[in-house]
Amino acid sequence: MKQTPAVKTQNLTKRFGRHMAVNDVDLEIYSGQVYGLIGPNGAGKTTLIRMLTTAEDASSGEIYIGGEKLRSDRPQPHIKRQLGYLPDDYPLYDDLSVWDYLDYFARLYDLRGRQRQRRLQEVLELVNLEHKRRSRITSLSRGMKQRLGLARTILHNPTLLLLDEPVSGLDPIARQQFREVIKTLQSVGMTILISSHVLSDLAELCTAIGIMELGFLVESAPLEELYQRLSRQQIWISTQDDSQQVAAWLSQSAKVEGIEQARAGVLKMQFSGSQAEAAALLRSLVQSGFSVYDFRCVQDSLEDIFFKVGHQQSS
Ligand SMILES: Nc1ncnc2c1ncn2[C@@H]1O[C@H](COP(=O)(O)OP(=O)(O)OP(=O)(O)O)[C@@H](O)[C@H]1O
Repeated sequence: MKQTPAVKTQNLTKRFGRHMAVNDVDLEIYSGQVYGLIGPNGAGKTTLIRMLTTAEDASSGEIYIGGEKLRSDRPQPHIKRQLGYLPDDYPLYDDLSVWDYLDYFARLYDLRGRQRQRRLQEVLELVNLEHKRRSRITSLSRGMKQRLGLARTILHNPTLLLLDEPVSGLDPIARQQFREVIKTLQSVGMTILISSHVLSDLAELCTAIGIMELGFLVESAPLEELYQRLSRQQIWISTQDDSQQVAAWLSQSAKVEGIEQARAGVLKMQFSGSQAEAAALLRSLVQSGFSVYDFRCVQDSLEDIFFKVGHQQSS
């Protein structure tokens, strides 16, 4: 039996005047997935996320959270309790301490007494900010502030997290720390939608990817499937011989689909064969007397796939 998606949209559309920000989007995200949403500036990612959180009304189409239809004519607090939303510009209160900030929101969620203390402790540990509980927010690094925003987002124990560009402006170390927290949240059973322009982060984190362009969801698939379908294999060969001669020899192979000189003595070729065929090619290259000192197979990255699929600019 097919699993009910944690999030499903049907023909979801948002118009701002005559501008179609989100256009006829059918999206499915399954429980436990980390779904990465990518697309150029203005592609419609924030608008889509805002509609899923009910912060923005749809112009037409439907949204289902855990199989239940979102309605604009009634409050549905039980659905909202399942959602945790971290917008890209969420303000923190600089003068408060980390603990007091979270305590303030925990009170708004009506967490009381020991239960509130316990939950604050738990989320601080989850986002790795336990050691900063007494620090004023103004003294935190940008990465810590983002993790604090995330702590506030998960205070009420949501099952579905919607994170809009949470790592923008963070340095590589802060991004890595953020990724670790996301992995922990996934391991405790959360379903996570995360939009980002940092595709290497998403490639490491996500189990599925959606690509938006000009309001359309032009691709949506598990990451593995996307790689299988759209990622080509390249082989980089470094040789001490005349690279033109090596290129001429290689291009006789039916599996070599294109070859170019990347730099002096280094060739880059598109290869459609299997690993065994790549090994056989290397063997006969060496047996033919060519001097090869590096032979490296690499797959197209998520960024390569993105450029292949999303080829028009929104902005
Ligand atoms: N409130 C609004 N009023 C009018 N137009 C809007 C509004 N919000 C968004 N738009 C337009 O809708 C389109 C999609 O914007 P959106 O912010 O959803 O894109 P995005 O993919 O999140 O971009 P970015 O990566 O830059 O955050 C853009 O053309 C934007 O200008």
